[in-house]
Amino acid sequence: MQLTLRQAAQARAGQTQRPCVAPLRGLRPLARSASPLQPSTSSLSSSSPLARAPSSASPLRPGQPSRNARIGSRVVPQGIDPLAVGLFFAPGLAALVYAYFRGKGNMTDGLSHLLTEVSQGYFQPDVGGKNIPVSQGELSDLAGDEPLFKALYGWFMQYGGVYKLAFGPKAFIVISDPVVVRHIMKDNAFNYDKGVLAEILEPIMGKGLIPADLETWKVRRRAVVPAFHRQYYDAMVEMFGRCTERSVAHLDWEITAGKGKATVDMEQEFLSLGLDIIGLGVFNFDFGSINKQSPVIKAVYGVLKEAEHRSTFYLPYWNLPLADVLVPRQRAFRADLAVINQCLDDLIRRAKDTRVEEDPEVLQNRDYSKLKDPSLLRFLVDMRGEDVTNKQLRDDLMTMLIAGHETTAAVLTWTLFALVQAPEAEARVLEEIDRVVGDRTPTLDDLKAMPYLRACLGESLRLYPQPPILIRRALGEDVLPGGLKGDPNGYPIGKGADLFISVWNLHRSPYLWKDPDVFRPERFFEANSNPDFGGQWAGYRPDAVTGGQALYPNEVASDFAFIPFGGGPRKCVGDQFAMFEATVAAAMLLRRFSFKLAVPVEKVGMATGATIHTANGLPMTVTRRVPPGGSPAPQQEAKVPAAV
Ligand code: HEM
Repeated sequence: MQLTLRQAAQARAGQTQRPCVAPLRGLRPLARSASPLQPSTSSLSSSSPLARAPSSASPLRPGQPSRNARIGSRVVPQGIDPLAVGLFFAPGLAALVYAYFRGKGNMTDGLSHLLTEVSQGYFQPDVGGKNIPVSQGELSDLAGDEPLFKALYGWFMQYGGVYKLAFGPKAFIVISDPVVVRHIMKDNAFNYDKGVLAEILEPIMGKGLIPADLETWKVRRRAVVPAFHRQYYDAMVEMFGRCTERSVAHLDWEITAGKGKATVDMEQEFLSLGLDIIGLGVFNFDFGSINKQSPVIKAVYGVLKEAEHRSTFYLPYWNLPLADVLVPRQRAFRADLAVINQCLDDLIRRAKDTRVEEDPEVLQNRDYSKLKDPSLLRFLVDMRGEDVTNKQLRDDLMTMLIAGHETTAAVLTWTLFALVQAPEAEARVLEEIDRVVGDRTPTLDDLKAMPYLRACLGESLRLYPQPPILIRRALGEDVLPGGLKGDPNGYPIGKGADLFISVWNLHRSPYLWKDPDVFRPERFFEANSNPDFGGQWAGYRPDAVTGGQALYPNEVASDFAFIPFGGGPRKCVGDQFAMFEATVAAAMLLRRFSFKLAVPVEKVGMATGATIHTANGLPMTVTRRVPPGGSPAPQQEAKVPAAV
């Protein structure tokens, strides 16, 4: 957690390339939760400050002084104190002494407190937020079974919708209030960039849309958005159906081999399906991962794993000289990246060799049913006036490959997980699928006719947002609104302030949702509001979904209480792609197969990286389904088709 002196000096000098210290520490892989569907604050580890908080501590009392609130208002001394320098050379001893005097007897937390209290202000630029309630994290909380996003929920209940979380010398402002989120994502969106996330992702995604600087982002966003148009979606929905047929054939094959039933890790199945779909949709490359392994697939998983590792590691050791030569996992990462880059470069070269330059409107009106290559890459290369470099195209493709793969697979994983535990919802959704689609491959019109299935997918994203935390860094001064029961004058923050937007907290907030931990898709058909916001939050309005342009519940209908795809100018460009994909796959698989959890619910667990995935896979017992009054859906050929 500690900064080196050089990093500290840089930070004090206000350099933007500040060190990436433990920002995503809580997005740890392999942290497990015992109650995946309905986690509650009571599941916080006993070492958590919340667990020790007096039971009378009521939610949303932002004025309530925290045991560390005084840090925020302390006069900050300038310059590097020799004492602090000395402590860097004897942190263990100092931590022990400190822990002893605080009666904590825990060296890690002692070190954390020590660094917080000694170095806060020495090594941090002044990022304001002095009147924000402060909660101090314990390193031991993060090392325990609890992922950080769940711990953030506990502190939200204690400190309110805007609070500061101090870990060691670093502080993050945690936002769980829709009024404040709307301000950051929409009203003053360009005052924020992706901060530490961009630093982590830049070596992988280069100047792709997620980590890109503002200038590059503006140009690329303008180019990429028109590529997602009506004809493209029609072609994609067909392709989703063809790819899902492979999964159907694969499950059929497993069931036949298992003489009528099979145990299948459905999370892995969805990951393979998601990879095949994103490869075809973005650059017309068939990974064929449901049926085979290949060096490119191996490399993609390797790079995804490294992205996750980097987002959860304290120190950016990979930036050290020779780290990519000396550290085996960094060597492997370089090799994986080279394999993917080679594959993408070949695809880009081929697309450029066959370029037919056209205006975007002409490209959008091509007959997609006759196109051999309907991919985004084709569109981006053919667009008139877009003489984009190969490197930029590669960054765009890599970004969409990573952003669109695990996320969509996770939606399917958690939807299935939730549905098999909610018999009424499952029966209702099956009735809808049988009635609307039957054994056909769904079309875009079918998706429009299945509101309950769409609500189930939305509900899964509410309970398991991907990712559970969004990251921002202030590019200039701002005043955050106080939000529900916060400071009516707002919270002034300075350049460099790091923010966590807790999507998990928003989506499970008892101030925004009834029975927030319960899987209840019907909620998206009911209006909802909270007068305590004094009119600042417009509530959830179902007519803005069904009567408006949107098919799925979103940030507009919920006034930023439901933000599975973000909102404002940085909103996900692939939201419709992902939701159509998930709807097609869910309809086809639920229609043909019956699923039952093959392990006790608590064995599934939760692990987080960039997304929330299961800790141990999603083993399901799969059998062929007999629809009411019908015979089993026609069995697919056991031989899996090689190409779509
Ligand atoms: C269920 C699946 C998905 C989820 C939950 C999801 C979620 C998100 C979220 C929350 C953001 C905003 C991040 C922020 O504000 O910091 C985002 C951005 C983005 N997503 Fe997605 N996404 C999904 C699928 C996809 C797909 C399929 C693609 C591409 C085909 C994609 C491409 C992108 C890109 C390029 C951005 C950056 C947009 C920008 O900054 O301009 N995503 N996504």
